[in-house]
Amino acid sequence: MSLPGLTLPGLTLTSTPLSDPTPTATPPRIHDLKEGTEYRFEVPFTPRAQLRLKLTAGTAELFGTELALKQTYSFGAGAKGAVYTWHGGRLEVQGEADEYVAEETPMSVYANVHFALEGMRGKSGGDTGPRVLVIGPHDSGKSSVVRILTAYAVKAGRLPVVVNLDPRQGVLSVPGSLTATGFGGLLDVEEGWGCSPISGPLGLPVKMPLVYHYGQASSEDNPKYFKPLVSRLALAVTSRWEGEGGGMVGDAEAKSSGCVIDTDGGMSTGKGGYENIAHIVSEFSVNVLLVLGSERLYSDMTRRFSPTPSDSTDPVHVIKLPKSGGCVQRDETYMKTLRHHQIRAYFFGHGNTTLSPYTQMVDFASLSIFRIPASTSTTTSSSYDPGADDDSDDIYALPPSLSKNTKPRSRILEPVEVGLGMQNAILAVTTADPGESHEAIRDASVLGYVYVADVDESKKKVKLLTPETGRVPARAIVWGGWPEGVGDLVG
Ligand SMILES: Nc1ncnc2c1ncn2[C@@H]1O[C@H](COP(=O)(O)OP(=O)(O)OP(=O)(O)O)[C@@H](O)[C@H]1O
Repeated sequence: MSLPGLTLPGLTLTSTPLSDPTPTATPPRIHDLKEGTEYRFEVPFTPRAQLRLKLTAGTAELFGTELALKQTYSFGAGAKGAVYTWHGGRLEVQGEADEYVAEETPMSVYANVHFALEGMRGKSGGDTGPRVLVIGPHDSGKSSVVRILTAYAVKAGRLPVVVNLDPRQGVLSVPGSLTATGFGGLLDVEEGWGCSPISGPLGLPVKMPLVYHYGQASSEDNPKYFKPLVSRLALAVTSRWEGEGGGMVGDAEAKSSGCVIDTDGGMSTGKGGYENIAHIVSEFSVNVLLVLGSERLYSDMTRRFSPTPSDSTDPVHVIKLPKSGGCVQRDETYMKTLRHHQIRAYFFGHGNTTLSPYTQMVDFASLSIFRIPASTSTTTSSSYDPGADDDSDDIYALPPSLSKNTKPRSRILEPVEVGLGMQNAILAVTTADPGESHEAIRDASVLGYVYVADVDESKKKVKLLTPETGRVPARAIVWGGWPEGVGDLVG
């Protein structure tokens, strides 16, 4: 199955092997892993830090994806993960890392969940497979469980869709985006979700994510913007499953494989978050709710979704899962560095693949930029008047063409001109025409992202970094304001 998504044409992708920075003089450390144990590692965030792993005997997997025997895998600065073995294996390890072998892991529970989901898929025979929502506090292992369940489903020959509703971490896209991606091939051991067209040619099949731009750190920050995007993603996924718009090969298989939905930790911590959970359950017709790392959340969810006698035949199964002892708390400094890494990788590639982004000077007037306000929750559509906007900020002046004739119908978005406040920002180039309604612009998928490298207010020009040569399409461009201060990508 494939989904529409990042369709930047004619990408200039080149592959240049990087030199190997790991000192090979030090002999490798050998870990003989007993069956049912896992080797956990954290690579420090020091320049050029790299950990190299090689399975020399037995079998092992990283978050559900099997390691090939005698192949060396490299993990860069900041990488955290675990190599689990069902039957025992020998690992050769080189490079600096905080590491240990754990004997207690919840992998057998996660595997049982996979088998239960397979049972539901087996039964579906033309019907929709399980729609699985994974919730839990920050760093409770949600993304890891999503990755494990996806890897196992792919290994079983399924075509699951992974929906990422955690804006803190992009899946095949930059942070701040929400995505849906059909998986049919192996996941990348080193990079996790593999590569999208903008991430360069690797040995693995390219994935085409459907991308929407949210531009906030948490689903809680702007629920009125978040919820419609969830609805758009749900509609896109289900209509593809139904073969609408062309009946693609593999859609029936994708439909019976179902989807796995990842969420941000903020959603699991309170009332507003619970409303978002209820919205996702309703839009995706979720029938399996996996709760990680919180008794309170599990209890609240069981109460909220416990089936009543009048319920339909497809109730929500709420299942509590143990959090892995390997889950690592990641502080804001780490997350910021991770975001920077993901955004750099979007433009410049990662690992052994380098991309060729392009910088160009563009007139302010040629860009139609719309800013997502921090929250749309307090303003009604009828009360919005850009001229009398209490929240308006001087650096976001309206472009003359928009201030005279076009009166936005609501405060879903605010038309803005480029200003110094946009320096180092990530902007989403959408598929929408700038003249369309704000609802249509919000609901439009993303063609690709550009980075604001420099703003020259005196000349009214902006220097943009784009993943591709050619003019920036004359489309509505959305700025969410987050991730903030991405740092200098081109200096
Ligand atoms: N078994 C494990 N061994 C080592 N590291 C692990 C293990 N499980 C998870 N981690 C690491 O712990 C961190 C947190 O895990 P993960 O991203 O899955 O949590 P999350 O609940 O999705 O977090 P968030 O809500 O912040 O997105 C990640 O860096 C992940 O690689």
